[in-house]
Amino acid sequence: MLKLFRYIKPYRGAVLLVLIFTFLQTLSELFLPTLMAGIVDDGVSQGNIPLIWRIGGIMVAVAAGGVICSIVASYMAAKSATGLGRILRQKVFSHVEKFSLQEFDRIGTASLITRTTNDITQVQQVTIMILRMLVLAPLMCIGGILMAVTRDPGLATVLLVVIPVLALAIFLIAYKGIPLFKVIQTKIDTLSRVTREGLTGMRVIRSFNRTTYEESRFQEANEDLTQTSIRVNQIMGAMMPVMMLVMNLATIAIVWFGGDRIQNGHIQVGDLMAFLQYAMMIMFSLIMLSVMFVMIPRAQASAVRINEVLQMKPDIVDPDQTGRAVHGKGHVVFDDVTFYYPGAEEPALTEISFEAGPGEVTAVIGGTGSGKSTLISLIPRFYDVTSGNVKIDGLDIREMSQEDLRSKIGFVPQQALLFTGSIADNIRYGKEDATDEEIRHAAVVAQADEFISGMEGGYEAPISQGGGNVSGGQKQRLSIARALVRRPEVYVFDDSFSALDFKTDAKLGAALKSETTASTVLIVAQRVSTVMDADRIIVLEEGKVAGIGSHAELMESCSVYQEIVSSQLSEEEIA
Ligand SMILES: Nc1ncnc2c1ncn2[C@@H]1O[C@H](COP(=O)(O)OP(=O)(O)OP(=O)(O)O)[C@@H](O)[C@H]1O
Repeated sequence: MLKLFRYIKPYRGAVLLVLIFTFLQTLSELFLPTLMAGIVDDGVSQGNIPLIWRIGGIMVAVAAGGVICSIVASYMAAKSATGLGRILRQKVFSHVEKFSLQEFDRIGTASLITRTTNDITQVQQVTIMILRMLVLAPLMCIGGILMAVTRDPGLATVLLVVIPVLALAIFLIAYKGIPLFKVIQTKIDTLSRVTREGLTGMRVIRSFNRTTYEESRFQEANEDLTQTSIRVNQIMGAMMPVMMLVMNLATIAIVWFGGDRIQNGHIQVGDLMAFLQYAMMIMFSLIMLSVMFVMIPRAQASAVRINEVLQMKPDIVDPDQTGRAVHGKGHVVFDDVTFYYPGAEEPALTEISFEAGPGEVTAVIGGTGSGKSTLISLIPRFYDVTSGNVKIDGLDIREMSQEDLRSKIGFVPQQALLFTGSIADNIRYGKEDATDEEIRHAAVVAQADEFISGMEGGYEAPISQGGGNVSGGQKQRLSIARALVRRPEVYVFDDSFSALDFKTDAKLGAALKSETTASTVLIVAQRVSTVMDADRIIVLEEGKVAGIGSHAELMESCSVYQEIVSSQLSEEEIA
């Protein structure tokens, strides 16, 4: 957790004020019982009314001072801790944004969400407590012991028994409870993963009548978390009654022995009252310390999870020195590229070499799982090649900054993703400063203008979460428009026409042609009709190139391509 505390730096001043004001508050609290002893012994028992008024006045002033110090310290502690929470959330989020897809796979999205929210809240709450109790508890404990001993060293022997008993009780409870806190955090991860899948997969769940199954899965995760939380709370719940029992027994012992000592003339009534209060302070400070000892490991479990994310080095980083493109504008070259997914024994791509130049359309076709998506995901550096290299304009893409590289590319993913906002916002995502005219033009080319104009509000029509209020084909077209508005040097379409009917597919193909004359276009497709006119078709089979050439060339020379063509033609004929 200490590692996380370095992020509190901007709140140094506030932290210092917390320490100073807590120190003053503790002094005032330690002073009050002594003043009260003075009132009882010198004022009440002697009948000295003016003295009672004078000391009473001082007590009010000291107590008021203590209250003010406490308020200021609490405010400053809350301010610093919530500030720390804000900084941590920001740091974790922006660090995670730099992750490659590999790191996302490694930790899991649900866990990343819990770590950014719940875990940071744990650290934030404990920080408030630490700031407040760090000075208060030890000072009150040591100060209380000193003051009690000065009141009556003889009576202080009671404390020699009470303090170890209290410490032992705290230790036993913490020993049982602390390991369970770690378990709770992982169970929250599971619950948020199940919740996420249950909510995002609602359509599939309903269509397969799996609502009851999902409910029971959720109930199981929920119950599991609840049971562990109950167990922790049972253990922690035992803490207070045990402490109170020890404290009450200690009070009885102090009054018992104190009464004797008053009768023997060792101390006065006021001394006993003050002693009792100091004993209470000592025991309360021990309770505070015990709460801290319980809460810190809990936050520590969260801090470890946060640090794990912050210290994770993204696999894909920018080079120290970026190189300069040698020639061309969007000339893509794959040079003997082999790629293994992390941990995979077989390569997803083997020795792939081809070139795709500006003004050309290069299509990639192949059966499912043949490596088409993997191939094009290497271009924006979603993953780095295992061997060989990918070059754009003569420069290895690992020598470019990721921002430069991606600014050259208009990527349309296999699964179209829209954000909440208007239709125009979603298209503008491709180019922040796009004018309304540019947005409309992109939509026209993407064959989206017609349905957008038919929607209430047109380009300002809202898109609901995940694009739930538009069809799959409409989503694809909006996602294509988003890439088009960018006017990139390289277009990458990952099976982005699959949800379009043949007529729209053909119209879009023709419109795209005139739009992309100066760009390099890479298209992954399942349909032969989409790729037939491409300048170059790459046929993939099990991650290897089975053939490269035009439709006519491949029909002559590539048996895999011939199979794909004949299977589709017969399918269409059957249909
Ligand atoms: N994130 C990943 N981690 C590990 N292996 C993966 C990952 N993504 C894909 N693969 C594997 O790599 C191979 C190629 O997958 P890829 O998605 O590139 O195929 P594809 O040709 O695009 O298939 P489709 O047409 O069904 O989309 C498959 O065997 C797949 O199991």
